[in-house]
Amino acid sequence: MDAFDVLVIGGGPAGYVAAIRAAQLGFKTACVDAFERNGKASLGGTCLNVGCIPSKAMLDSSEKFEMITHEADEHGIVVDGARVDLNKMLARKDAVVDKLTGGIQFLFKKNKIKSYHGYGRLVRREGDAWIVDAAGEEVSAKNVIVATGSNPRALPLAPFGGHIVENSGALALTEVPQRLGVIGAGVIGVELGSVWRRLGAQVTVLEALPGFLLPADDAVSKEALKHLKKQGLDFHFSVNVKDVQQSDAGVTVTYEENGQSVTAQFDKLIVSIGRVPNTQGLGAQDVGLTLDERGFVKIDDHYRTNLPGVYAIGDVVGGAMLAHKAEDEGVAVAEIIAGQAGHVNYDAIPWVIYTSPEIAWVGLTEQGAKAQGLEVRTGQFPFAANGRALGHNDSRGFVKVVADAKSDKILGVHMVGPNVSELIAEAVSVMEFGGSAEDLARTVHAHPTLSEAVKEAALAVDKRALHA
Ligand SMILES: NC(=O)c1ccc[n+]([C@@H]2O[C@H](COP(=O)([O-])OP(=O)(O)OC[C@H]3O[C@@H](n4cnc5c(N)ncnc54)[C@H](O)[C@@H]3O)[C@@H](O)[C@H]2O)c1
Repeated sequence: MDAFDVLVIGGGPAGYVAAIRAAQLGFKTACVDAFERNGKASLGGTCLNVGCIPSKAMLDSSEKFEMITHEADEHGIVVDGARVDLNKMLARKDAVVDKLTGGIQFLFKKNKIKSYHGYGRLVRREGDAWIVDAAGEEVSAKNVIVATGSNPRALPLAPFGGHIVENSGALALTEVPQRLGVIGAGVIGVELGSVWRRLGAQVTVLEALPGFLLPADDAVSKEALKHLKKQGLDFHFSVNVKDVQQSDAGVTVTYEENGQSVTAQFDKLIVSIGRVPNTQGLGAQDVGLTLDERGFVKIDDHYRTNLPGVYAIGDVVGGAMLAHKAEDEGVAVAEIIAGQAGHVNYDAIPWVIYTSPEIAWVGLTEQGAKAQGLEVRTGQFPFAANGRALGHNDSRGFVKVVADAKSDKILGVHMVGPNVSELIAEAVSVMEFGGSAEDLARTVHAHPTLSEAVKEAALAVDKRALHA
């Protein structure tokens, strides 16, 4: 029987990173992963195969099309007859995925990590090790890291299949639907809704809650919603979906809105109402692994489950379902197993939504800070006053800094605008070091860059923005 120091179950961002870090720390490491793409093993989990990476590839392609058809003219570029070759666009997306998933295979080889393709199931404890069924083969491991991720949550009224799709189906539609319905105005709903809207679909988004992107700062969600609506996304809030019927032609959704019953016809329907933890095939019940009432693996603040030598990280333990949070937990847990002080700073985890304009934030919103009884000062700077944004022909949105009124420590930074997915990294670093708005304001930022808006928003906390 093969014996390992560390066996990771799940090869997504949590699991593959944990395996690499464990191997770097000198552990004999293996990873068992069941994901299949086109009938073949494919490491990287949801993120690389059917999530973050392919969706960004499609967001980029569709945004280029939008730029060529709607904006090129303003730059003085004349383009006639631009059209979408969807097969080619999808093939490029698939090639990006192939490259990255293959890259993990290469990293596993380089780090001498043994890879098993299939389910990993905890079988029994023998001495100081676990016996795990790794894709049908029993192996032993002193430490097991459960990193089995999450699955899309289905709406009981509208099970996935046919014209009703989740993230992976929505990234592989073979033609642009004329009418696309989206249930859930969360991250997936607005990102994938944006892709198909840009490619020509009429997109209707049905959301149960009364407002848009409630976890974001109010100013950001308001600004983002304004732009998304302007692009033609048709949002309906406080909606109660009552019935979903599928036929060969498409999907009929009946919902209640403002006390009225409305029936809408769609060619395709994306259901993006959150994700549920995936503990399928893990043998959790047989070995007595404790799950919480929502099915997440229960852990302490060192990622330890109730079973000795069994740890859990990533989407399967709950919290923010973000690949970068999962990756950092992967590093931390491997270091903890090695007796080091592995740690994740949950107060400085960035959120990014890849719409146009992009949305990004880190830390507390102004409303959240006030609800905690904190006294805050805020500074906001519009991209409309940023030279580089004007040069880009995209000056939508702003940067907003929330700082503690007494200490000036940055509590949160909130952005909507061009390239804010990249700009947020600076704010995360400053917060990681416990920096103040003054620190950010006194940092020299290259001119002309979008990043100057971050500096100006920090200056605005003290009412000394220079260019607004
Ligand atoms: N850019 C990114 O970081 C990124 C991209 C994609 C997905 N993700 C993550 O994947 C996870 C899943 O994404 P998601 O968009 O499915 O979930 P989400 O939690 O972001 O949004 C789900 C939305 O569906 C709504 N909803 C729930 N039930 C509903 C119902 N019956 N009718 C109408 N609306 C309903 C919720 O109120 C919520 O607004 C999230 O945790 C997200 O953070 C992140």
